[in-house]
Amino acid sequence: MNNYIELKNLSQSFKTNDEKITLFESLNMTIQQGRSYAITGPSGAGKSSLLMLASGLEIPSSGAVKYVENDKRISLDAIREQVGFIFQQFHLLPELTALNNVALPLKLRGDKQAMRKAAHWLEKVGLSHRKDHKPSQLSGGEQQRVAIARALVFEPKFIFADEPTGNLDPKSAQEVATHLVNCCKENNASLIIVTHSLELAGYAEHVYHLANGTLSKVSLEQQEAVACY
Ligand SMILES: Nc1ncnc2c1ncn2[C@@H]1O[C@H](COP(=O)(O)OP(=O)(O)OP(=O)(O)O)[C@@H](O)[C@H]1O
Repeated sequence: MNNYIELKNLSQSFKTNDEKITLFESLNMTIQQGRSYAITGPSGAGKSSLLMLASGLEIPSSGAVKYVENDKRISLDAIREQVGFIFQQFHLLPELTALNNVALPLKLRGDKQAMRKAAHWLEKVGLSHRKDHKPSQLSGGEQQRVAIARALVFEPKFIFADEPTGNLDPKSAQEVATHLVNCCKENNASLIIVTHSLELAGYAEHVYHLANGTLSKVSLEQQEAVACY
């Protein structure tokens, strides 16, 4: 099994009324299923934009995003089934319980096992005892753990997480990071995290820094010295 996303010679720029903003040019990166990646870098460097391109939610100005399954190239439509997202804002539906929030993506696909699978994933993120609670009755960290369960419930091959701990206190951030990394690993899903937090980035096997249009690989030692803000 060899599944990966390859970003090849990727460039992204935007034209506004009076200027052209170039985020990066000729950027290359390969995301292997089952591996974890963090992308750090200063605000405005283009980290979220890179995530949008890799996940197929946006189209690059030039270059290619290749999705490969068992060494064969697959379409953007096919990869959409294999991708899950986690955002800084948890985006849970306020009127639904934790269990129904997690079950919803499966119910929408007509999965008869939706409730059983949702309960299983809530257990994985340590929230079985909160399954009947609505988001307003949960802490920020608990809400994000529900969002992790919801992203993983249909067992995607790639999870994209944009500042998943950005709204959380240090203790909740640590719990969320641990659940996120462990759940992805157990499920052999790739995890791609965009973050300003060097601590969160430290959970990933591969750390990259995006600044001034250039994406560079960062060693663990170098991470200490990288200024993210
Ligand atoms: N559709 C668009 N049109 C014009 N400019 C855009 C568009 N999308 C993003 N940008 C600009 O690209 C730049 C990079 O945005 P992006 O959100 O990718 O940065 P980031 O590194 O994730 O920043 P942060 O860490 O603050 O979230 C910003 O200046 C943003 O305004």
